[in-house]
Amino acid sequence: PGLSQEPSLYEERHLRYINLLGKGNFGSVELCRYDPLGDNTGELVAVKKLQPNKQSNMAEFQREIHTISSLHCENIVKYLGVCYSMGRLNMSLVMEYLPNGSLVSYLEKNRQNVNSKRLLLFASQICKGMEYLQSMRYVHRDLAARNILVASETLVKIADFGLTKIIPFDKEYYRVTHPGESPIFWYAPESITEFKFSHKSDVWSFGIVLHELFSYCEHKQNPKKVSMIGNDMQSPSIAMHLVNILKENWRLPAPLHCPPRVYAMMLNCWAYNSEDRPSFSSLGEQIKTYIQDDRE
Ligand SMILES: CCc1cc(O)ccc1-c1ccc2c(C(=O)Nc3ccc(C)nc3)n[nH]c2c1
Repeated sequence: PGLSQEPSLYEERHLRYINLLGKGNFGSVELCRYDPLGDNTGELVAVKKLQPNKQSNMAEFQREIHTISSLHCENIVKYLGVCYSMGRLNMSLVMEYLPNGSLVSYLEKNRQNVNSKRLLLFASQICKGMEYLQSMRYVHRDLAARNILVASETLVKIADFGLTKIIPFDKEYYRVTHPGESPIFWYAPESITEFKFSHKSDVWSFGIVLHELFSYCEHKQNPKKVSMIGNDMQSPSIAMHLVNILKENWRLPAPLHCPPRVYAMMLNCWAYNSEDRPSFSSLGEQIKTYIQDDRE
């Protein structure tokens, strides 16, 4: 497919399946090689197939495609094009393939040689990507380490815009009609109680991602992962319990060896009232100074 701005069209017959990369909430992501010459020299791509039977998702899927085809930022996974199959009944989204997988698996595997300076570099890149999304009036709504992909040992990108919503021009937030699919521990209080999502609720989630980064996404270090098992954790009573302890100022404890000023930044992101939370631009500035004078 050419470099035209038009959505690039991938022909299904040249899209060779290699293996499954992961199962998301709107379909599965597969590793494929787009190999029109048939000589295995084609590019590796990540392909998300829409579940064929869920026609209702087709509209959602079209919106996801419209959303990500308009994003151009080095800290956001690149949109490559679409592939139609079965006439135009089925649709697949084609994205750049990042060979190192998600931040969760990367940190678990490379814990030894990732120091706090590198964690701060990753945090600043996620911040830059979120700042860009905000400038486009997009709210990600599912910012979590599982949705950050590792391009190289010095570059991470924000991925999975299945839940991304555009904020209406006359409002500061987006209200969804149904409780989200994603685990409540990444949600800001107002997202749990009023289904309200805004740039400031993305900032709350960014605080959780900081916690994941500095605990190297270790399960035992943070309750939120452990208690995700079994979806009884999504029951309303648990959600209200979480909101109540957040109201009483309970927060996740600092990860082991986490620099105090980084934990202070997390706590700022977890201000109960959304307007008391910092902006992504001020967080980005703060992290940049920490990287400069990081002794490590
Ligand atoms: C196409 C779905 C999608 C939709 C969207 O809106 C934004 C990003 C993506 C996406 C999701 C996953 C990936 C991946 C990967 O999962 N890579 C890997 C590499 C190695 C290992 C072990 N695991 C995994 N690469 N590019 C990806 C793009």
